[in-house]
Amino acid sequence: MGEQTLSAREKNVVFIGFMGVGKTTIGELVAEKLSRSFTDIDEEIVKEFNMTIPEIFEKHGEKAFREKEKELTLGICKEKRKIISIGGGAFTQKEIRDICLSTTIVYFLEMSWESWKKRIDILLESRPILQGKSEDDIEKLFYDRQINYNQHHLKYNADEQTEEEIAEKVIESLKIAWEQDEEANNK
Ligand SMILES: Nc1ncnc2c1ncn2[C@@H]1O[C@H](COP(=O)(O)OP(=O)(O)O)[C@@H](O)[C@H]1O
Ligand SMILES: O=C(O)C1=C[C@@H](OP(=O)(O)O)[C@@H](O)[C@H](O)C1
Ligand SMILES: [Mg+2]
Repeated sequence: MGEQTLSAREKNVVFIGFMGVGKTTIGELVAEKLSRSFTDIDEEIVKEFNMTIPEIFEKHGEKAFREKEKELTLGICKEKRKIISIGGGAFTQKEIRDICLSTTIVYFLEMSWESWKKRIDILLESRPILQGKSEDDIEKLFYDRQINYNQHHLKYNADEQTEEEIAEKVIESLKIAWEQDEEANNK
């Protein structure tokens, strides 16, 4: 028997985007509103190592973090109907991009650099990737990473809105995509 083809509604939804745009917050809120189960891959990595992300980077190195990120993301892509948030660096890994783009709905939470940079201060302590970098370095990383995020199925610009507003808009667009898929398949 061949691979089962899932309807858009049955597929997992995976949130991607730069560090701090709100993937974890919005993913959790969207899952709650849709009564779906939520997984944040970073939280799973933290549980597996039993240490914080800065500690993992310091004690085991970024490579070990990326390996675990890949293993857990590839594993969860076998499930369905889940809401998943992955870390902002996950889409730099080709295997993660490929599996997410081919089996899930990849949802890009976009943000302008101008809006994003207001968040630097609250992110620095918990995001080792930002540590020791100048604002110019971070701006370069921000724009370099957009190339990977441009591979997605749906996107929403999260500039200057409350978490609640963003989650509602995201759900609206997901429902439209699910309905379009159902109409196309009932033809
Ligand atoms: N719409 C929003 N408005 C204000 N602060 C937000 C919003 N969304 C997220 N945040 C805050 O920004 C920080 C990063 O959010 P988080 O969900 O961890 O992002 P990510 O998972 O993309 O790194 C958190 O402190 C969170 O509370
Ligand atoms: O962009 C990155 O390389 C990272 C993003 C973080 O996740 P968030 O995007 O949820 O902050 C976390 O995975 C780790 O600190 C590395
Ligand atoms: Mg997160």
